[in-house]
Amino acid sequence: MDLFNSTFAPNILPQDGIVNYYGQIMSVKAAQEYTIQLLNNIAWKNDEAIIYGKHIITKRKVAWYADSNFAYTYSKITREALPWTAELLTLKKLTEEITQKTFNSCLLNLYQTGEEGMAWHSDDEKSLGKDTAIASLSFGAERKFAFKHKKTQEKVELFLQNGSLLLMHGATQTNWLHRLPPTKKISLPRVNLTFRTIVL
Ligand SMILES: O=C(O)CCC(=O)C(=O)O
Ligand SMILES: [Fe+2]
Repeated sequence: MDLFNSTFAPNILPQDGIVNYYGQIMSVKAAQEYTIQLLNNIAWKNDEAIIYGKHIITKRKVAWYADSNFAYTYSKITREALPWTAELLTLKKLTEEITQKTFNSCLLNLYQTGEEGMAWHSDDEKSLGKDTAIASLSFGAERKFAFKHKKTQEKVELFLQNGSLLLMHGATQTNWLHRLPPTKKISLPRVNLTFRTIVL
């Protein structure tokens, strides 16, 4: 086991997966600057999906950036990756240094208010490989994040702070679902970056 991880970011799951929460990995000032840059400079688009044969357009906005011109298919929609921006590359490097993992792509989510969230799911698409590591950086409004064990229904919840880092790896995607619950209490936006490794 990685000593840095186990010392500074203990596993928050009781079994069947590894989720390390590193907390805030930069100053609040730096996190606020990144939030503004990301809100302004990312090519945000409403997400699309085909669910039960119906074409759905989500309120939440998304963007996808990667090393090369990957095409990534999920919810039956194919998305073409954009080339890295300077700030995304800086954040990728920082994330890789702290987690000691490497990533080749980033799926970004913009939740404009607390009423936008993400439903229970696991990131287990074939293009991600089995039990791959996913690193999640959070900016802006602090939101609750929840895990639910697929068999026991056991729940683990935490708050993702502005400028914080969370790493999901091990058997997490096989055994646990996660979601970002909507809330009426928050009106400010949250930007989330999930660094992933796409295997072709
Ligand atoms: O917004 C988040 O913190 C999580 C997003 C997520 O689970 C995903 O993009 O797969
Ligand atoms: Fe996810």
